[in-house]
Amino acid sequence: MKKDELYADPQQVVPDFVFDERVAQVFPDMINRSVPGYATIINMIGTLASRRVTRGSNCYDLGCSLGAASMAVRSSMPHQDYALIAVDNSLPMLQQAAKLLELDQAESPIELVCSDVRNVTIERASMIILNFTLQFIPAEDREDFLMQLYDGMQDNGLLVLSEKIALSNEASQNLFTEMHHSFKKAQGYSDLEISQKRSALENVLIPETLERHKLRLQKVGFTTVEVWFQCFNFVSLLAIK
Ligand SMILES: C[S@@+](CC[C@H](N)C(=O)[O-])C[C@H]1O[C@@H](n2cnc3c(N)ncnc32)[C@H](O)[C@@H]1O
Ligand SMILES: O=C(O)C(=O)C[C@]1(C(=O)O)C=C[C@H](O)C=C1
Repeated sequence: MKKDELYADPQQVVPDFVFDERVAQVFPDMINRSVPGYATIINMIGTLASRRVTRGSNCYDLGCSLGAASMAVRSSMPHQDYALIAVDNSLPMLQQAAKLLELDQAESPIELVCSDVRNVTIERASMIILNFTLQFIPAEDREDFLMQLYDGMQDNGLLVLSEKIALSNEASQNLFTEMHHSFKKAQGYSDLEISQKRSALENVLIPETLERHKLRLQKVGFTTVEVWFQCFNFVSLLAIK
């Protein structure tokens, strides 16, 4: 796995973050060292899938990146009577995903689709995974997008929504930002890398409060909305139709 050193050059001008070829090459290292609890979330997505992906249904991994969540689903399923559709609008990320899937050599296929998730037709979905993806969708599009997902889900269908969140309380926001940066430093990132990555993400990753996420999921129609994981300003929710 290549090491993420994309923000180590003090001379570089820091453009807005893009999931391009350079990011695709280092993404597993980048996300594991940037999101506290990422590996736990991925493993539990597999566990949830094994209980919730029903026979004859579809499971969608939206904003799949290199397909970590999809591979966790595939390796956890007790049956193969389902379809797994992994969608991302970054071709470099999907090209890396294809290489990893080839190495994975599991039996059941994963359909890789290069598309904006907002343009994907969702049908017969027993499970949808939005693992740190919604935060990159323009905030004004999020409710309609979630409604589109809800409409394509089976009754009792499960949405897993993982997000970096904002805190409405300024002191809490500052505390969690400080703790997140301490986590990244402990993972080997320098102060410069942390600062430059933060600048790169500023206009691209738009976090919202946990309250906003919960209210919007309930407004869209999900009856059960619960936080199942949180570490500082990184959370994962379960929402059931
Ligand atoms: C932080 S990564 C997601 C991590 C991934 N879900 C995982 O579990 O490893 C965000 C991903 O969403 C993709 N993305 C962002 N906006 C998108 C959109 N509108 N349509 C499709 N993919 C999108 C990016 O290309 C990137 O691969
Ligand atoms: O907040 C950060 O520093 C992050 O890198 C977070 C985050 C994310 O939440 O999606 C941003 C982009 C990717 O590099 C992976 C992680």
